Amino acid sequence: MAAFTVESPNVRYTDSLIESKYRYQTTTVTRGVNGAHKVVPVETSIDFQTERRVPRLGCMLVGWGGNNGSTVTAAILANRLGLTWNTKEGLQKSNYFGSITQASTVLLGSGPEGDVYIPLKDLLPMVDPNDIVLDGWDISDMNLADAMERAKVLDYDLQRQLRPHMEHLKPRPSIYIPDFIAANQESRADNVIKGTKMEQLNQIREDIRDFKTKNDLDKVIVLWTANTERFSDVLTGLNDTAATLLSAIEKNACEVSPSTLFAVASILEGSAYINGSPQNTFVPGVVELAEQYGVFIGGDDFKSGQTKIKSVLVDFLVNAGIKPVSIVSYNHLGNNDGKNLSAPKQFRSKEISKSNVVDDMVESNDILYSDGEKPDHCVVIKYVPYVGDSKRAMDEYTSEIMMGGHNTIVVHNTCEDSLLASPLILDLIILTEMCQRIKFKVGEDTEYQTFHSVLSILSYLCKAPLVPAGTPVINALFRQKSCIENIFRACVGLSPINHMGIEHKLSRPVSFSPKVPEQSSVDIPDTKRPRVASQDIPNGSPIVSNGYH
Ligand SMILES: NC(=O)c1ccc[n+]([C@@H]2O[C@H](COP(=O)([O-])OP(=O)(O)OC[C@H]3O[C@@H](n4cnc5c(N)ncnc54)[C@H](O)[C@@H]3O)[C@@H](O)[C@H]2O)c1
Ligand SMILES: O=P([O-])([O-])O[C@@H]1[C@@H](O)[C@H](O)[C@@H](O)[C@H](O)[C@@H]1O
Repeated sequence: MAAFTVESPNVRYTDSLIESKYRYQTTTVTRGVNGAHKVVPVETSIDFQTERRVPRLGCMLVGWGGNNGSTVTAAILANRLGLTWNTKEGLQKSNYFGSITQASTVLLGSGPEGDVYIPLKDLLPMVDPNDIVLDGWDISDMNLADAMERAKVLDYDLQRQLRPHMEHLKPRPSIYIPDFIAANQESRADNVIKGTKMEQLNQIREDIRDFKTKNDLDKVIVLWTANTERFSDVLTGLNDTAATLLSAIEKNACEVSPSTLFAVASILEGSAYINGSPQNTFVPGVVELAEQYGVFIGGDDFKSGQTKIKSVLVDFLVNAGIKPVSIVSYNHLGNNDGKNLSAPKQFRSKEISKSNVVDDMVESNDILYSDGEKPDHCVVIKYVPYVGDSKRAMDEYTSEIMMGGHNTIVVHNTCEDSLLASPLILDLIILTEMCQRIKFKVGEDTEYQTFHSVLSILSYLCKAPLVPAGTPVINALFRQKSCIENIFRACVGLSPINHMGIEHKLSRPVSFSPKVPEQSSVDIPDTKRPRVASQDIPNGSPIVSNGYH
C-alpha cells in the first residue's frame, strides 16, 4: 500500500501511472548594461508522469569481489534474511543505515498534528534493495564468501551465517589492462577475459544479456566499484566522439580503459552505467554514445566520507559569512583500495575528484572571495595496511573571521570505508532506476521526455558530479538532497519544501487550508503519526515556546 495519496485536482492516479500537473517556478537573472541585475520570475507548466510498477531489477557490479562489492552483497543478503548477530556490544540487527532512500526521512508537510515525515523511499514507488538481484565481474576469481572474509569488514558471527549464501557466488572474468590500475594489483588478476578489446566488449555485452535472461529481469544497471584507474588521455580521433571511440575499440587502441569498455558495453545493451570511482571513464565519446542510445550514465566517485563532510562544512562556513582559507585533508587506510591508491597515477585520479568539491560554494560568495580566489586545498592519502578498511580521515579547516581573527576547526573521523560506500551503491542503483520511470512534458511541448542521459540528480552521492554540458555542478550536500526530494515531490504534485513556515509566524491567524478536505488528504499508518508539539493548540494561535514560557 502507498504510504500516502495526494488529493488534488492536479494529481491523477491510474493503475499504471501517477500524473501530476505542476507549476515550476524559477528566477532568471541577467546583468544589465549598467551592471545592475535584471530579475524575472519565470513560471512554466510541467506534466510529470511516473510509472508505478516497480520492475524486477538486476545490478552487475564491476569489482564484485572487492571490499565494497562483497560488503554490499552481504548487506543485501543479511537484510533479506533478517539476520541478527552477536557482537561484544550485544545483538546487532541488519539495517541499511547510511542510505538516503532507506534510512532518511523527508518532510511531507504539516497538519493539525504537526510536521509529518516519511521515509524518502516512500515518496515514490521505489525498488526495495532486498529485491535487487546481484551479479558482477572481478579480475580476482575468489567467491563472494571468501571475498567477504578477505575484506575484513563485517563481524565474524555475521560472516559465519552468510557464508553458505555467498560461497556459490562467483564473479565473471573481467577486462584487465595492467596499465590502468596500480602494478601492485597484478597478483589479484587470475580471472580475466582474453582477446582484443572488441572481443572483450562483446563478452561483457553477452554477460549482461545472459544475466538478464537467466534471472528474468526487467532491467539491469551496471555499476563500477572496481579499482581506481589512472585518467585516460582524451584525444581527437580516439575518444572525442561516439564514432571515434567505437572505431578505436575496433582497432584495439591502447588508450581505451577497461571502465570505458564496460560503459560502452552497458550503453549498447541499454543498461544504465554508474561510475563509483574517480577516473574519467566518461570520455566525450561515451557521453555522446549514452545520449544517442538514451541510456543514463552517472558518476563520478562515491561521496562517502571526508568529502561528504567537506561539502557540508564549507557550505556552512561560506553561508555563515566565514571565509575558509586553508583546507588540509589527510587520510590513511589499509584496504586494497588504499594499496591501489598508493601508486601516483591512481592517487592523482582521486586527488582530482576530491579537490573540486568546494568550488561552487567559494564561487557563490564574492564578498569573501575575489574573482578566481580559492582556499588552499591539500589532499593526502597514505596506505597503512594495519588499519585495514577502517579509514582515518583528518581535516583542518582554517577560516578568516571578523576583523582579522582566525577560526580553525579540526575533524578526526574513523570509519569502515566499505560500510560508508555500500549504502551509496544502493541509493545510486535505486535512484537511477526510479528516474528511468519518470517522464515529463514542459510548457507547450507536446511530447514527453526523460531526464538527460547524464543523470545529475545523482550528484548527492558523487564526489565529482557529472552533469550535462553547460549546466552547473552543485557540490553542496543539502542543495543536492533538496534537488532529489523536490523533484520527487513534483512527481506527486507537491510544491518544494521552502521552510518559510509563514503559517507559524502570523500575528493574526488566518486559515491556510482552504482546499484541505474534512478528512486528512494524507493516509498515514498509525505507526507513522507525528509527534505533536505540546504548544500546538487547536485554534491556530501559537503559544510562544522558547524555554522561558
Ligand atoms: N569505500 C569508499 O568509501 C569509497 C569511496 C569512494 C570511492 N571508492 C572507490 O570504490 C572502488 C572500490 O573500492 P573497494 O574498497 O571496494 O576496493 P577493492 O580494491 O577492495 O575492490 C576493487 C575490486 O575491483 C577488482 N578489479 C580491479 N580492476 C578490475 C577490473 N578491470 N574489472 C573487474 N574487477 C576489477 C579488484 O580485484 C577488487 O576486487 C575504488 O575505486 C575506490 O576508490 C570507495
Ligand atoms: O569519501 P572520502 O572519505 O572523501 O574519500 C575516500 C578517500 O579519502 C579514501 O582514501 C579512499 O580510499 C576512498 O575510496 C574514498 O575515496
